[in-house]
Formats: sequence, structure tokens, C-alpha cells
Amino acid sequence: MSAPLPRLRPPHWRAAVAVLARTLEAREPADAVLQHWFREHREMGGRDRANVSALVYGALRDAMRLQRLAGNDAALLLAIHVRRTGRLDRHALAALADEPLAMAAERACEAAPEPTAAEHANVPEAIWSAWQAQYGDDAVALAAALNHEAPVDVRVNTLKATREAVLAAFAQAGIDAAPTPLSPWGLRLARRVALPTLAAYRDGWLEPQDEGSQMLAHFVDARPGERVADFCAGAGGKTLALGATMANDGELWALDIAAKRLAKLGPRAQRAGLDIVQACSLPDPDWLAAHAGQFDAVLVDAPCSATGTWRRNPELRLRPVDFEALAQVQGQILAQAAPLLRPGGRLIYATCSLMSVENDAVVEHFLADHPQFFEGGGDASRLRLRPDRHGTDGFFAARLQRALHGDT
Ligand SMILES: C[S@@+](CC[C@H](N)C(=O)[O-])C[C@H]1O[C@@H](n2cnc3c(N)ncnc32)[C@H](O)[C@@H]1O
Repeated sequence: MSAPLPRLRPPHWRAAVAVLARTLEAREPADAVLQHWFREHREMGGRDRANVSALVYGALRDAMRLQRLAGNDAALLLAIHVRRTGRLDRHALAALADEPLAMAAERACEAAPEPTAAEHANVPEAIWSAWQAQYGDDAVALAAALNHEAPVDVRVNTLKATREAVLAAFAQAGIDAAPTPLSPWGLRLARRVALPTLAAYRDGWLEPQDEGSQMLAHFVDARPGERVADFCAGAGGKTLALGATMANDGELWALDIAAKRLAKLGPRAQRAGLDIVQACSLPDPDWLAAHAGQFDAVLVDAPCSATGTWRRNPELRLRPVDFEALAQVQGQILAQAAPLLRPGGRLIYATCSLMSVENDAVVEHFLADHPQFFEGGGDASRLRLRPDRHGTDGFFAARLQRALHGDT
């Protein structure tokens, strides 16, 4: 069990209000805003940080209901949160913040209307309706699971180590860890750890990666000697996992439109002992034309609403999303990537979204427009991971195949 949090003091309160205000208004991830605040306030120790983080994340995990009562007024929102959860009584809140705020929170709590089902679930109304149609009664459990903190998972880099060796290194550093239930390369840590302090991390034995993300790499089934492209590689989290399943043998391309993100892959690949990775910044029509029809497997880990990652980024639920526009972009990216496949090659479409409009619907449209691609293998050709069922972030993937004959 983690140690109880110390008493809330004014610096904790000020920090939490400032971080929450920035998260609500500036549209930055809470995690990044918190890290920035702690860098600027080095006098705050580990337990102070835990206290501030608990306040911020606690409020974000009840954000839908709190926002109806407080709008984007971060101080009032936090004040209602600590009153509702019973963390502070009215007098303690007045002493910590001020009397008018404590009174405003009291009034808001007393006049609070019954929360709607969507507010209760802490899900925007439009997404809640979609999930009820999609998941039925499971929507409640799904939303509840998304309101919990994600576990700390790492992927053992099989190019350099085994699970047993990493477990032994963790044990030596006094870190409790156990194998993840689904991923053959995963370890789940009992607590958050500053990984760069560990020699095993610095030596490339492991990478932080959610078990669901590891399972997605597993689903791609990239094999030694193959030519594989990771079309939306970002900073290369999945590229590294693909390189490990390829046993550092073959050709692995990382592509993305975000050159800055892609640039982070080089040092990571080097640390992982992976030298088959090459990068290409998109758009690059010449590269695409020169490599058409050459790949055994192409992964399209498309930009999405990231509804499956709300455990890690609870503030994402506050951001409006145009799902139709997203689905259109996802379809366009898939269509751009498809010509890279050789006849018989595998095209894997993936998102960390829990919305069928970004998942199954995009695949159905693509298949309807691209008769040279088909889906074999029934249910086994689609991967669906959910935090309530699998304990992972939410992921979707579909494995499509290019026919052996005909044009794309
Ligand atoms: C879900 S993220 C990928 C995460 C990454 N695969 C990982 O495992 O860390 C989606 C990525 O798609 C990229 N992207 C957006 N539009 C794109 C496009 N038209 N072509 C290629 N990549 C694109 C974004 O820059 C972003 O890095």
C-alpha cells in the first residue's frame, strides 16, 4: 500500500490550482504541466508532488460532473472536488484557500443537480451515447476502468535481455515486478520508477510500454528477414517492439509527418541495439513511389481520439473531437500506406481509440474502396483490447491482406 498523503498545505493547493487551470485552458496534457511545475519548484519533494498530482488527477477523474458545477474555474472545481470526496471539511478548505471559495464550493455542492449517467461515468455525452450503442451494459465497466490509474508496464527488449534477467535486475534494485498476463515480453511494476536511474534501462534491456501497445506489436507478427514499415511511427514506441520481433534482421522503416517526433527514434533504437531501422519524414511522394509494392507488412498506427488512453491522459475527455473528420484522415492515411504492400503482404490498421467510427467503420470503408485487400481469419483478424477486460489501454487493430493478383 502507498504511504498516506501528507496534510494539504497552501503550496500544494496553489500548485494544483495552477496546473489544473493550465490543463483546462491551455489544452496541454496534465502530465506535462505537472512536470513543468515541479521543474520550476524544485523545493517540492516527492510527497509534495504526490499530493499535488493526487489533487489534479482526482479532479480530472470526476471532471464531467465538476465542470458542470464550476466550468473552467480551476480553484472552484478543485474546492468542490475536495469537499465531495471528503478530503477536507469546509473549515479546513477555508483555512487552506479562502473563505469565499469554501462558501462557493458549499453552495455548489448543495445545489448540485443529480449527475447524468454520462457525468457519473465521467464521459462526454456524445461518446457515452456511442458507447452505449457499441458496448451495451459493458459501457459502465469500461468507463469505470478508464477512471483508474494505468499500471506501470515495461517491455523487455529480447534483443538484449530476458524477462528473468530484467526481473532479477529489478529485484536487485528493490522493485517489485511480475510478468504481464498477455504480453510475452511484459513486466508490470508495483510502483512508478524513474527508469533512467536503472542500469538495465540505460543498457537497453527494457522500454516503458503499455501491455496493450506490446500486444499490438505482437499482432503485427513482424518476422526476421521481412521488410516492414511503421507508417505512423511517432517516436518509435512500436517500431522498437517490431524490431525486436524481427530479431534485428530485415528492413524496418519508420515513417511519420512529425519529423521532430521521428528524430527521437535514432537514440532509442541505438540503446535497444537495433540497427535495421531507417526513418523517412513524410510527405515524401518520391520515397512512396520508389518503395511501392515492396513491403511484407505495413503498420498504420493512426492518429486518433486516444479514448483508450484516458487512464493516462484523463484530460483528453475534456477536449472536443470531430470523429467524422478524424475517420476521414484515418482512411486517407490507410489509403496512402496501402500501395507499399507487395502482393500477399499484410496491412495492419490500428488505433488507441474505443470508438467504432474510428475503428471498424474505417476498415469497412477501406475494404469497400480497395477490392485488392481482404480480411481473412474471422475474429482473429481483429484485435480489441479494453481496460475493463484486459487491464490494458484500449486498442483496436485489424489485419488485412493484399491479394496475390491484381492492382492496388
Ligand atoms: C498514435 S500516434 C503513433 C504512435 C507511435 N506509433 C508509437 O507507438 O509511439 C499517430 C502518429 O501519426 C502521425 N501522423 C499523422 N498524420 C500522418 C500522416 N498523414 N502520415 C503519417 N503519419 C501521420 C502523427 O504525427 C503521430 O505521430
